[in-house]
Amino acid sequence: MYILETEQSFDSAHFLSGYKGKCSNLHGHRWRVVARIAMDELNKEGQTRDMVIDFGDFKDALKKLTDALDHSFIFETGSLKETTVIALKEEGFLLHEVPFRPTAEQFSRYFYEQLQDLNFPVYNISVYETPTNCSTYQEASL
Ligand SMILES: Nc1nc2c(c(=O)[nH]1)N=C([C@H](O)[C@H](O)COP(=O)(O)OP(=O)(O)OP(=O)(O)O)CN2
Ligand SMILES: [Zn+2]
Repeated sequence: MYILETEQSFDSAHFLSGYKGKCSNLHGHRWRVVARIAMDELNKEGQTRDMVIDFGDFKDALKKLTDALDHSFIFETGSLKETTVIALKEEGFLLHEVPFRPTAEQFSRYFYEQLQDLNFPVYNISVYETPTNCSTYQEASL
């Protein structure tokens, strides 16, 4: 099996709703996303002969996904008062509402599903919330 890996980073603010501790406060991370795709066979002809996929295409797809979140405030649906959301929007802040608690675990699944929807043969996704704390989401067994 061939496994290709590419990575991107993005900066964003978040907080963990219902968390007892400092992560319930608004704070930021430089999230590092490492994406891996896997194939048993290489392409046999054309531009991508002897490749799983062109690294350029793989990198560009992940970058589009991370760029969409970059320098935004990511918050879980229902975790802020509607008036707060309106006020932040009026201030011109870039908000990104997600239907999940914005943990490293949920982001690793989020990027997995987004790349899968783009028809990449995703193997697993690792999301580093800090340089030493990481979640990896994978569906196929090792
Ligand atoms: N399993 C998870 N645990 C925690 C997550 C998570 O996504 N998955 N997230 C958080 C908070 O977002 C928090 O920002 C994490 O930072 P922290 O634990 O403080 O990590 P640091 O390396 O910054 O720790 P310091 O002690 O401040 O150096 C919490 N848990
Ligand atoms: Zn955090």
